[in-house]
Amino acid sequence: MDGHSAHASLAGDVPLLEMRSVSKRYDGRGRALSEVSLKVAPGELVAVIGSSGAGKSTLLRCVNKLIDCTEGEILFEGRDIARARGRELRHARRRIAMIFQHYNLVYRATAIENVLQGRLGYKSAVAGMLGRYSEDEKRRAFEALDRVGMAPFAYKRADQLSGGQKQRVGIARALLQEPALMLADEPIASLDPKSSRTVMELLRWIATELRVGCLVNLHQVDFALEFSDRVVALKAGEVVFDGAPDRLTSATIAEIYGEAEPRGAVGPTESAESVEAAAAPCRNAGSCPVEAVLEAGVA
Ligand SMILES: Nc1ncnc2c1ncn2[C@@H]1O[C@H](COP(=O)(O)OP(=O)(O)OP(=O)(O)O)[C@@H](O)[C@H]1O
Repeated sequence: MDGHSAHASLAGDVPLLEMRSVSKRYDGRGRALSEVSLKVAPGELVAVIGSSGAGKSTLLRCVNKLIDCTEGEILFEGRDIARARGRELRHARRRIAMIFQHYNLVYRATAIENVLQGRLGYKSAVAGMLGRYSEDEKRRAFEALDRVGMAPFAYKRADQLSGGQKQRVGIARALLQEPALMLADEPIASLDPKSSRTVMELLRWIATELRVGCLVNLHQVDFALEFSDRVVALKAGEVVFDGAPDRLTSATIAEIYGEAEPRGAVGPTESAESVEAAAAPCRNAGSCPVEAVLEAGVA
């Protein structure tokens, strides 16, 4: 099924995620997000576009609770998680998976060890740190790798994989979390066109076949048009477009990006050094599965 027909069939579904007038103000600054409202249904792939600084990452970080929004409600499966803490927060974190531009893998670990980390939110902190996984979890990790075409690389160290392969490991790890919602922050910005297409096809499959809602930040407008059910455009923190991809005219795109040119299918592919440098702080961030478990304590 192509994305556009999927959109039509989703019209009556209860939203999996609903943001109501969400604003975010970083300390002493103007609003990075300004009264953003949007919905994501189960099985729907929503692309978020907008020029650099428009607020795309801030939006995802508010949903996965890396940061707290300043105002508004974020309803996930019908419950407001904007100010959730404790058990409620742990539950939401299990059900919301994230993939990152810089993959956020543990590079000295093998592909399958990275995938198994998707189970950490379901374990006690001790079991997680000791790497205790059941045979069933290992089988499922291998199946997830197989699904993304990475089974032959299961026992290869993550730092020996290409960017596209690393991202597929990141997707397999997210799948092992059994998410209801998948967030992807610029998942193809560092990849070549072929790998970008593979990753977008996997996200499309996850939405359509697994009925997972996907909220995907993209710089590449043409991929957003091709793969999404709906496009949400941000400009200076505000939603300036929310609709089907075929309603996005070139005049609207010009307005969204102002002077800035949107990227085509191919974003600049970064050097290995710059990718590694950018990934380093990310590996220590609260979004990492290990950190999430340490914070969550015994599940
Ligand atoms: N930690 C922070 N502290 C203060 N301001 C921030 C912080 N993170 C982001 N901002 C500001 O919030 C605004 C939105 O940034 P954000 O990173 O969400 O945009 P973006 O659309 O994801 O950009 P890009 O495409 O370049 O990643 C920008 O003005 C940015 O400078």
